[in-house]
Amino acid sequence: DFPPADSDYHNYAELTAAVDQVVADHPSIARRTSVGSSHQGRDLMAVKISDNAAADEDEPEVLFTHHQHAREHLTVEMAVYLLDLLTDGYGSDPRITELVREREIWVLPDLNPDGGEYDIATGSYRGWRKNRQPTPWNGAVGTDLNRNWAYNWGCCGGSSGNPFSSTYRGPSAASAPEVRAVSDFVRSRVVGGEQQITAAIDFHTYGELILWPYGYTYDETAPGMTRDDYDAHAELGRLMARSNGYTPQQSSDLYVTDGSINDWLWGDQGIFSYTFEMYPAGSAGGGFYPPDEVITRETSRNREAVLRLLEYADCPYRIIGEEQ
Ligand SMILES: NS(=O)(=O)N[C@@H](CCC(=O)O)C(=O)O
Ligand SMILES: [Ca+2]
Ligand SMILES: [Ca+2]
Ligand SMILES: [Zn+2]
Repeated sequence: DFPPADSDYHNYAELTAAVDQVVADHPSIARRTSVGSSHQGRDLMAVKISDNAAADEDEPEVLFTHHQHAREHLTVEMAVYLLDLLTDGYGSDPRITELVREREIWVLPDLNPDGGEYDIATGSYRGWRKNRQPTPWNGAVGTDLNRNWAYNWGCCGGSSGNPFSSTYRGPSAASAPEVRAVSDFVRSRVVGGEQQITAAIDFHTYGELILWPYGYTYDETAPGMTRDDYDAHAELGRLMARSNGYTPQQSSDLYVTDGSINDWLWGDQGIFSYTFEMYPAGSAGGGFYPPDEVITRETSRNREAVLRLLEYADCPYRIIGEEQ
C-alpha cells in the first residue's frame, strides 16, 4: 500500500470501491463496465457518465484515460476527481448538467493496475513505469504501455526494443493486454461507420504540459494530420492551457515518441487527443511522488480544461472557425 503519509492516494482496491460508490450514488447517470483484464487479471474498468447512461444515445462521446504509467499515481486521483465532478455536478451545476445530458463521457481510471500495485507493494515507492508482463526468455519485466499502441509502432526511435528498457515497446504492437483491451473498446465505439468518440485526454505526470499529436515526427503536418487538423489541436490545446497554466505544445517538442496513445487515437481513429502531464512542473515538487496534500489542488486545477474539451467535443474544428 502507499506509505502512511500518502494514504489519501487510492490503491487499486480503494479505487474500485470509489468507483462502485459513485455508481451506487448516481445509478441513472453512471455505469461501471469492463474493457477487459490486465496481464495479472485485474479488471480494467470503464465508467460511463451520461443521462440515460444505460442507453447508447446519439451524442458525442469523450474519453478520459488514466495511469498508463505505474508511478504516475496522481492520474488515478484525477479520475476520481472527474467522476465526482461530473456526477455531483449533475443537477446542481448548470454547465455540467448540460454536458452530462449532451455527451457520453467514458472515464477509464486505471490502465495499468498491475504496475501501480507493484509500485507500492513494499510500502515504499519503486519508481516503476511499465506493465508487469514478462519477457519469457530473458527475465525482463514490463512493456511501456505508451509505446505499444498500433500506430507507427517502433517507427522512429521514439521507443526501445530492449525488454529491460523503461520505454520497451513490447514484442509487437498492442501486445500488452491493457493496450489491446482499450484499443478494442475504442474500436467498438465505431457505430454506423463513424467513431462516436470525438475527443480524449490521457493523463500522465509530470511536467505541467498539454501535448497533442503527432509524437513520432517533429513535423506539424504529416499523413493524416492536415494544417486544419493541427491548428484545431493546437488552438484547443492552448485554450485548455490558459485555464490550468500548463505549457501547450506538440508531443514531439518534448521528445519523439512512437506507439503512443495520442498518435493512435488521432492517426488510427480520428479522435482529437491530448496528453496532460500533471503537477509538478519540475522535480522540485516531488517529481513522480508529490505528497497527498496536493491531490485536491492539482486535480481540481484541470476542471475548466476538461469542461472546455467536453464543450468542443461536438465539433473540435469550431475552435478554428471551420465547420468541416
Ligand atoms: N508521463 S511521461 O512518461 O513522463 N511522458 C509521456 C509523454 C507522452 C507523449 O509525449 O505523448 C511518455 O513518455 O509516454
Ligand atoms: Ca445520454
Ligand atoms: Ca453514443
Ligand atoms: Zn506517463
